[in-house]
Amino acid sequence: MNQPRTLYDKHIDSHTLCPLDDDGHVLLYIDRQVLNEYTSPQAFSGLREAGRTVWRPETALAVVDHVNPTAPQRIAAMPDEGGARQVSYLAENCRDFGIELFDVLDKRQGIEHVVAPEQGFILPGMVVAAGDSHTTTYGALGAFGFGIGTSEIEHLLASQTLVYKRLKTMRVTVEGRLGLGVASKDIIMALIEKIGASGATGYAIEFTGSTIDALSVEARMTVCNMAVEAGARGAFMAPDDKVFAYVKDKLRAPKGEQWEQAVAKWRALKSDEGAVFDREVAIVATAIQPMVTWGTSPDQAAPIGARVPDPAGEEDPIRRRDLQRALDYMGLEPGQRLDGIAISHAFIGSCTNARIEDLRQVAEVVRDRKVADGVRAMIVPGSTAVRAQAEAEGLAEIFLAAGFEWRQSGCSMCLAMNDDVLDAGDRCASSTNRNFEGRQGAGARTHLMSPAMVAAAAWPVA
Ligand SMILES: CC(C)[C@@](O)(CC(=O)O)C(=O)O
Ligand code: SF4
Repeated sequence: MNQPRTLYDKHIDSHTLCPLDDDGHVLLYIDRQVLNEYTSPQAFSGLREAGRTVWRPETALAVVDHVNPTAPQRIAAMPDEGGARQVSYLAENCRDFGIELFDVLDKRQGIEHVVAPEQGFILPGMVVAAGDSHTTTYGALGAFGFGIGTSEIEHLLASQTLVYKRLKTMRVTVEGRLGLGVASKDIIMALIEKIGASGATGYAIEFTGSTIDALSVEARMTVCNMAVEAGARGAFMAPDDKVFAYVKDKLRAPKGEQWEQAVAKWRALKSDEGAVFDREVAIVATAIQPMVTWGTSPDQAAPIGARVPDPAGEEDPIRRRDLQRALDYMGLEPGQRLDGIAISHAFIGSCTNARIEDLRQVAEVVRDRKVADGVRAMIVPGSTAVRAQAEAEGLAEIFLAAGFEWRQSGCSMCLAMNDDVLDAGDRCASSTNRNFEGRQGAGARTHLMSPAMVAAAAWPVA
């Protein structure tokens, strides 16, 4: 009688080509890979130096997203010499190795983790690797996605495989209905706050429960995207009819009889009854409130109605020192109300929260309202397709009327790697996933929150 297996086990078992040693390393087959201009150059240089080709170029998709400008008038020129070189080298590599590229002027361009699902490039049951830690996003489709380093990208391009060691498994069960104004972003932020930024290090997380089942596929992507901010190197949600409906009409989804066969297989993609996880975490949905970060790590977060914590209350001297350092960087005082902190910038974007559903929620908040004087508010759609859809739905007009900048697609102000950079002392309400020191610019302060909360933060403090 076979042991009951988790969904993670099933993915790894079905993609293991052979064991490699007695320490649990296996040769793992990878179905798809996504490449970007920032983390791929060294991998391609390595292939060129070794005189190797790409084993299966049709399983790779390249996109420009990190360094490109997002000004309203789309331009091909990069903001600096380094970015221009990265983009031209990506184009040269895709041409020479036969890889499809969505360059900055392509109407399919966007942030890789928004574009790949949009294209049907990621399907349930797949194992996906990319030179980006937020590849965990694809767990929302019942795929297994994880980030890899440059040398692994080269190995993957040359062989379609990776040397892989199985992770531990964590099941996070979320039950109940989310409260009014509570978004999927708040679920993952509450989990990260609960278990800590390294609480899931060495684990793959499977999300289950009625709350997860009730989420849309895009909302699920937000949860899986940020699993890495708790240290996880994999996130899963069993694919269901919502996922099948999401995938069905995508360009690269199976069609006709192949579709029926695929769905029949995908329905089996769930953990077996009785499967044992290395760790179980339970979260009650009704206890989750809209969250904001106050510190410089995604786990330094609290409900919007809370106050800035006091490091003096922390007994551990190291943690106390870290708390104080975070408050000093953020320019906050213990006891300050989080909902009373004035911001200078409001940024809605990133692979975490800039899909069409996110923009619809923002439009509901900003309709017939005006951004506060002194606040610079920007909306950067997750992809050029999302931008087109938002315009077709009249959302862009609502954003512009409210005083938001309506930009082209890219990673933009998620990180200071293009010309959307904040200055020291700027304070940004941000729908992104990382609030590290300097993330959005040297000395800039980032408060992570859901898109709707960013939209609400852009109004005058009452
Ligand atoms: C730094 C950038 C390339 C990155 O996309 C890298 C990553 O997520 O691995 C990020 O958001 O930190
Ligand atoms: S949007 Fe931000 S987190 Fe996502 S890939 Fe780009 S830089 Fe990384």
